[in-house]
Amino acid sequence: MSTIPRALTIAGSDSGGGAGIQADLKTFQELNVYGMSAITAITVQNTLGVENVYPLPPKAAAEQIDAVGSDLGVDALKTGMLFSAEIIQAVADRIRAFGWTKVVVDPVMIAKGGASLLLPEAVHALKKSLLPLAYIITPNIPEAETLSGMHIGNMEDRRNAAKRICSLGAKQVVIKGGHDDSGGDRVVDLLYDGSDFTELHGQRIFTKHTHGTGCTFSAAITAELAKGASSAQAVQTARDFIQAAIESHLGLGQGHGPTNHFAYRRLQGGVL
Ligand SMILES: Nc1ncnc2c1ncn2[C@@H]1O[C@H](COP(=O)(O)OP(=O)(O)O)[C@@H](O)[C@H]1O
Ligand SMILES: Cc1ncc(COP(=O)(O)OP(=O)(O)O)c(N)n1
Repeated sequence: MSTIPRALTIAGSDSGGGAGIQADLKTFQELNVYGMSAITAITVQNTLGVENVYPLPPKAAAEQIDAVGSDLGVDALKTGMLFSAEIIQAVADRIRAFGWTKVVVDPVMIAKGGASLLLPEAVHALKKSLLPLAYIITPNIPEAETLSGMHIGNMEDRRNAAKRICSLGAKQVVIKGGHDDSGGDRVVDLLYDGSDFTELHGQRIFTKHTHGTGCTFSAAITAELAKGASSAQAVQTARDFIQAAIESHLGLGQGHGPTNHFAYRRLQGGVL
């Protein structure tokens, strides 16, 4: 009987392989976790942007979740691009039905190129149906502003927004700092566990190759939770993983290229 930790990603497909389920599965693999997927939408995407979005029927997402949940088992899961209120509702229903608790919600809204990956009218469903199921939610700053309903201009605002997001039902929140360029050569992610704040500091890398950083970060948290790590340990490993991945990006594509999912293993002395 295998004891390998199992993680599920419920997210959209990125044909370019840098974000979405492709980034999630690569991250799970690199962190020695068995990866499974339930696809919510297919995007036509490369490093230059998202050309088209084809959402799947909510029933298709629910059936994929049922297929893996009833057979292979899930130790932790993450959600990414969910696109519509109907898909969010179907996903939330299945998470509740299985009683899964290690749930990481990456509230994907808008891709870096500006394409909408969540319909504006679906924000309400995200807040009402999915947020209360989140063990950890990982918004970037614009997403945290939408969820909290407040402007975030500094770290004090970020702390207040984190408290508001937890008051909506999420147990813990990481407000990521990639979009806050006020810190010079530092990048700071803020974890709020419902009572205490922890700042995770890193070196800001000045590069355009940051496509899929949020997906990769939340997938790494999910992989570590599947292995039994605490949320603080999981978030720190995810920060180390994404830092290494951005630092040694692959230089692919003509636009915002993907990060290097192999880099963390190399850092740990693994064989490539
Ligand atoms: N230029 C950068 N240098 C180092 N780390 C970064 C950089 N940009 C983003 N990150 C890290 O990548 C992760 C995702 O951050 P962010 O860009 O805020 O989210 P998203 O990709 O969802 O917009 C965070 O851990 C953040 O600290
Ligand atoms: C299919 C799909 N899902 C999510 C995203 C957004 O990914 P993110 O990690 O926020 O990175 P950017 O796209 O903002 O670079 C996506 N693009 N596609």
